Amino acid sequence: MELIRGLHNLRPRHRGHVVTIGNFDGVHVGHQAILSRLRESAARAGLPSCVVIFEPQPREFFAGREAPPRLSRLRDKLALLKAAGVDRVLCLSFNQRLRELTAEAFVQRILVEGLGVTHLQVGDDFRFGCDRAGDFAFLQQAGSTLGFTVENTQTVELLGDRVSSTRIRSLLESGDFATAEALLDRPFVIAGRVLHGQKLGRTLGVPTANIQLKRLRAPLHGVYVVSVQHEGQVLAGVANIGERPSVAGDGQAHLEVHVLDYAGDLYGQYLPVRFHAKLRDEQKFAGLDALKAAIYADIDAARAYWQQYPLPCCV
Ligand SMILES: Cc1cc2nc3c(=O)[nH]c(=O)nc-3n(C[C@H](O)[C@H](O)[C@H](O)COP(=O)(O)O)c2cc1C
Ligand SMILES: Nc1ncnc2c1ncn2[C@@H]1O[C@H](COP(=O)(O)OP(=O)(O)O)[C@@H](O)[C@H]1O
Repeated sequence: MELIRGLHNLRPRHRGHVVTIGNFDGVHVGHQAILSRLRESAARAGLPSCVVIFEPQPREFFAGREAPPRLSRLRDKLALLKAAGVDRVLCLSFNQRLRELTAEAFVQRILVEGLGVTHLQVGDDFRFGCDRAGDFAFLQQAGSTLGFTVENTQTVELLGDRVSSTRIRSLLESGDFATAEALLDRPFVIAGRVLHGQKLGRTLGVPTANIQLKRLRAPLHGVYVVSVQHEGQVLAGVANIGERPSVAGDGQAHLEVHVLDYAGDLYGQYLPVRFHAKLRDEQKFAGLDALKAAIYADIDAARAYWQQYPLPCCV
């Protein structure tokens, strides 16, 4: 899969595409339905498929830190699009210039002149262009004048409701990982490198691997039963994701995992963490003794969980 960053990196060889546009946050089963139609249309046309995404996502541009947290970082999203058989991704920076582009100019400059679109696959509620003025009817009209076809992908419903990134976010928030997994068609995993922390964990008797979140604002907060994958093995664990109000922190959210019955060195490892159940919200404890007692109780609760359920075969 080829990643093209910005319109200015489009070359004449990039003309002629079957295209879809969107945020594709999480690449859930609804997105996968669009991508599968895209793949079919591309094969029929004998042209490469192209997904146009925005970075930051438009809601992040408008609302900044008030925007909902992402289900997938850019690198995860790209890996998932690649796995879905997408040939090219055009990643446009969503800035003031792009936001002011009218729907007509968007179609003309990006889709027609930039990508040489022959077919456009869109989701059922897709709207774009300045003030979201471009809808399906507009696109069909534009397509008939400018020479491309437009197809609407039907809403994908699962367990009685429409699949959406918002619904998955709220399932994760409420700790319903089984339903979130069904909507994502994969487990919800946060992966990152293990960094050095404040070295407090081991003095509490609970060493924790601190996973680097970088700019990711996780859609989770609290204490969870987790599993991690390390050197080809799946290990049971318990994790906290939050600002650690009981110890002087840096105000940033951290993901910290205590791996049960493990005593090795994890520094520098890239650790995928899969979430299984929520145990409680993060709390501010009066002192380290109270924090320690709560963490020991969490470890007991995680052990009880893993006695009831088998460890997954992979994370
Ligand atoms: C299972 C678990 C639960 C935790 N719960 C809380 C909590 O409720 N409140 C809090 O301030 N910190 C909580 N923490 C974070 C600890 O404060 C943190 O792991 C400890 O300070 C060690 O930090 P270090 O790895 O940087 O040394 C929890 C950690 C774990 C592993
Ligand atoms: N059971 C375990 N779970 C998680 N990390 C462990 C475990 N046993 C040893 N470690 C190692 O100890 C480190 C964490 O120790 P800790 O005192 O919490 O220091 P830090 O503040 O640097 O995270 C981990 O990064 C890992 O290399």
